[in-house]
Amino acid sequence: MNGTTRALPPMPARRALRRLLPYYHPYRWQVACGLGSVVLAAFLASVIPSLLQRGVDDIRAGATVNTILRLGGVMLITAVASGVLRFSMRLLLNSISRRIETDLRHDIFSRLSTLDASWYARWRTGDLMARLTNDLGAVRMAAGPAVMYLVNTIFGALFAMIMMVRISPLLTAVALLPMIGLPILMLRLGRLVHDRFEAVQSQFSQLTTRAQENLSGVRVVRAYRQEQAETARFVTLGDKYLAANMRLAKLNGVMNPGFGLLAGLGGAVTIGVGGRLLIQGNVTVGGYVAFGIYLAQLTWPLIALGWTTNLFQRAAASMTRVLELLDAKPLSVQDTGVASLPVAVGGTDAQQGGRTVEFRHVSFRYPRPVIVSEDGAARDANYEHTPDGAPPAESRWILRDVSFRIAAGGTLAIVGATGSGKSALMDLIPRFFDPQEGQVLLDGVDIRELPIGALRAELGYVPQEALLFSETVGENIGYGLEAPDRERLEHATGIAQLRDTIASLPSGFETRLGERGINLSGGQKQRTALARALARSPRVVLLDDALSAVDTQTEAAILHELRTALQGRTALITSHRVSAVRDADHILVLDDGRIVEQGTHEELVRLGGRYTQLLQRQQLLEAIEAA
Ligand SMILES: Nc1ncnc2c1ncn2[C@@H]1O[C@H](COP(=O)(O)OP(=O)(O)OP(=O)(O)O)[C@@H](O)[C@H]1O
Repeated sequence: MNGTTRALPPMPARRALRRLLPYYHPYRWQVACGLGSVVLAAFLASVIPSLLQRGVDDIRAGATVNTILRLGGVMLITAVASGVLRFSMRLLLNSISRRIETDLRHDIFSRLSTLDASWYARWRTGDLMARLTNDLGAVRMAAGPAVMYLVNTIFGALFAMIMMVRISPLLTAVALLPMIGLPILMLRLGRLVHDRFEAVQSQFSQLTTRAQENLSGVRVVRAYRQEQAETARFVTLGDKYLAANMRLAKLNGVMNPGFGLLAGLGGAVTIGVGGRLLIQGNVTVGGYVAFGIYLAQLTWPLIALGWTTNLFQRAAASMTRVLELLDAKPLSVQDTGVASLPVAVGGTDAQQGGRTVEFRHVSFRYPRPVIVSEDGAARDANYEHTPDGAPPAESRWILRDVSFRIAAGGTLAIVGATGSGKSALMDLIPRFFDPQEGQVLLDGVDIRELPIGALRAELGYVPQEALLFSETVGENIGYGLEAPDRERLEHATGIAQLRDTIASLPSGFETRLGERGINLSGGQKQRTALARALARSPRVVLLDDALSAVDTQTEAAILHELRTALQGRTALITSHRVSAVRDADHILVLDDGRIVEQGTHEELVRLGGRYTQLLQRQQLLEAIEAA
């Protein structure tokens, strides 16, 4: 079993490989030329022994030196032509296999970009990386080299056999007798190779997952002094990977010599039976020599057949893993919307006005519980029952009957204890998830009716965890903009209070960030993420606890700037800090997914309920911090 969900029954090897055929289509002419070269080269190779046969028989019949030299010349030309053809077939077919691998990788990547958060919850990055690299490599080996060797084997063997029959049908029949065992060997061992290679790839996925998590979590590993323990875990996984590889290697060790042995048996039979035919005068000396060479020529294709079977079986196992990505569908969010939003009104100018945001009786729970087992495999509880056979329980409600409406240009704040559902509420607006009940509307249009791209173009989303790319600061802030001009970037960084930070960086906007922005502080990262959202001049801004790592003073300055900058835009802000939300037009207090209080800051303070408790707790914290 691989590192993640096995939702479907295993796909037969042939069906998996058939999915490669459309990828050959753009290169069909090169493929035809490549395979033509293979066939021609195999034909020329089969001509050489018959020339030798003629040479030997001619010499015995007393031919002149000139005749023999001419024959040698023809053999030389044939050998050179065969060599040139073999070179061009390799060049053509191997480069096509590289292209197919690239095309397949592009298709997978673009498919991955359409999948939703529920799908990603079931997969580990290391496993995905393994499929995008190692498995695609195995598919490439079948797409090019294995196809080439298979065609070479078939035609090489066919031509050799025709020539052998021409020398002696009886000797051919006897020599080929041991090869009856070939299909049995191929089928039996082929299936085993498939299964063992699947086990190898699955182990490799676990290894990469462990490496990836360790490398990205290197600080935590060090802080908890887990270097040795992690190394030990990695070594254990490495040993398992090695063991799986050894099981596969043993098969290889049996397969290639096994195929060779069948041909060798044919050789032994030839010596005996062929020698007798020669003595009886039923075969010429030249024919006997040429027959021996043809049989030797058959040996290599037969060994190659073992190897080719091996490559195809590996590729089928890998292609099945690759298809799990290529055929993946978003689990909860479908992009089928065709509606359009009305032209926005209000704000500083009509083009940049906000949108009304409305939740109507929204209830939401995460689609399905994910079971993560000890070996790190995440399984979909919907496909696998619990150990006692009972179907898995549904996940609990995260939001329950949430309704509110925020007018275009308004600011809505959402507060609540940790885990109360604030982020979940935010995640429904860009449609990272869809609610099971109720509707989310933008300017009165159900967001499920909008194309996802059009919906997200309206939004500036700043998540709780600011994720930056390992590109320059400027590229990070201008991310997703068609033409990120300097003025726009400067304006956004001004609001996010990031000017001084950028000025202090060695190359300003051109400073390259480390992986996930590792060379910035938590607060700087959050402000960069905020600037990125603002640079798009979105009509609706979603700040999901986006300033939690920024100190209270800077936060106040940012919020002050934001109020001016966001004039006319709609904003939704979640925060743990009451100071961040007190100026909002409307405040919702969430508790366990339900709205328990709402109103303006003053109204809620007068109410003296949950909001007041939060406020008092925060004031206490601030007093402690100040002390
Ligand atoms: N992918 C997920 N699958 C299942 N449950 C989840 C998932 N993400 C979050 N939850 C659960 O949903 C609940 C609400 O989480 P949410 O992140 O919305 O809370 P929050 O109010 O934003 O909390 P915080 O202030 O700590 O960020 C939590 O109980 C959490 O355990």
